[in-house]
Amino acid sequence: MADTPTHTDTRVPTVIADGVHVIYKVHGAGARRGGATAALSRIFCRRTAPGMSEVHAVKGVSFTAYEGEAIGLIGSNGSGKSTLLRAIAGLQPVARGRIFSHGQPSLLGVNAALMNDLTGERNVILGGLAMGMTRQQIHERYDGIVDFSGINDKGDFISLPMRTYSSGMGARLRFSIAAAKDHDVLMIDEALATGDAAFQRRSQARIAELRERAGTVFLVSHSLHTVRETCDRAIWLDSGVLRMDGPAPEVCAAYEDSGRAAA
Ligand SMILES: Nc1ncnc2c1ncn2[C@@H]1O[C@H](COP(=O)(O)OP(=O)(O)OP(=O)(O)O)[C@@H](O)[C@H]1O
Repeated sequence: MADTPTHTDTRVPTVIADGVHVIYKVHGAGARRGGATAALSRIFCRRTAPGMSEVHAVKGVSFTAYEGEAIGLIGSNGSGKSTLLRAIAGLQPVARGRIFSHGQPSLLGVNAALMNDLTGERNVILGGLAMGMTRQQIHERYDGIVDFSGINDKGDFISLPMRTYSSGMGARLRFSIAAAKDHDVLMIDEALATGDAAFQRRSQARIAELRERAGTVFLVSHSLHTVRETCDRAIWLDSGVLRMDGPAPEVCAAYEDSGRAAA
């Protein structure tokens, strides 16, 4: 008798990672390059050049993310969280495996490319344009972005160059610019940890809104509290390997029990 499917998964996938490996090649200082024969032999034997080392940052990670999910990426320093996000965003080539994504995933890193010498105001316009918003849309959402960031709560900071901001203020402005647009896949790297309690509440509400509009949110955070509050699912990376993937409370608890989580 033919198998009859008893359960149909109606969820829509937004990101599929299939056995993803990311390897950084690091050129050591003072490396000798050797002759052409040595270089050819390295290419054919797939050996790395002398003075060059490799960091295998992500090792065979597979998962499927669905519409409406908020997924926390947790793991100790150097476990590959940011690298995985960069690979999903297409900013980091994968050595092996494949990544499929719905639309263009937007990565909101703490180091997102805003210009430190420009005022917050100019950066709102720059960041908005970089995300594909029109000038008209930016103009309409400008006040909302500034209010959301809370940058002007203690004076007219939005008219000052971003280099005068604290790192928390910069991160808040970056998040506010990114959050002004609806994303199919929004990836946030540690940005929320820098805000105060009121900002974190606003951010969590905005993430919930994005999820309701069928977006998928990835959140890298060392704060298990933030992951539990914001995410329904968590992925734990350990030395580049996917150690656990499941409901956020269970994965966070297992990570804590392992003794690897920061106190
Ligand atoms: N540009 C790079 N060149 C070489 N190695 C890198 C580079 N960026 C990261 N790595 C290495 O890749 C590994 C994973 O780093 P990654 O930044 O992805 O980890 P992480 O989990 O995000 O860490 P953290 O929690 O400290 O931000 C680490 O061993 C790191 O040293």
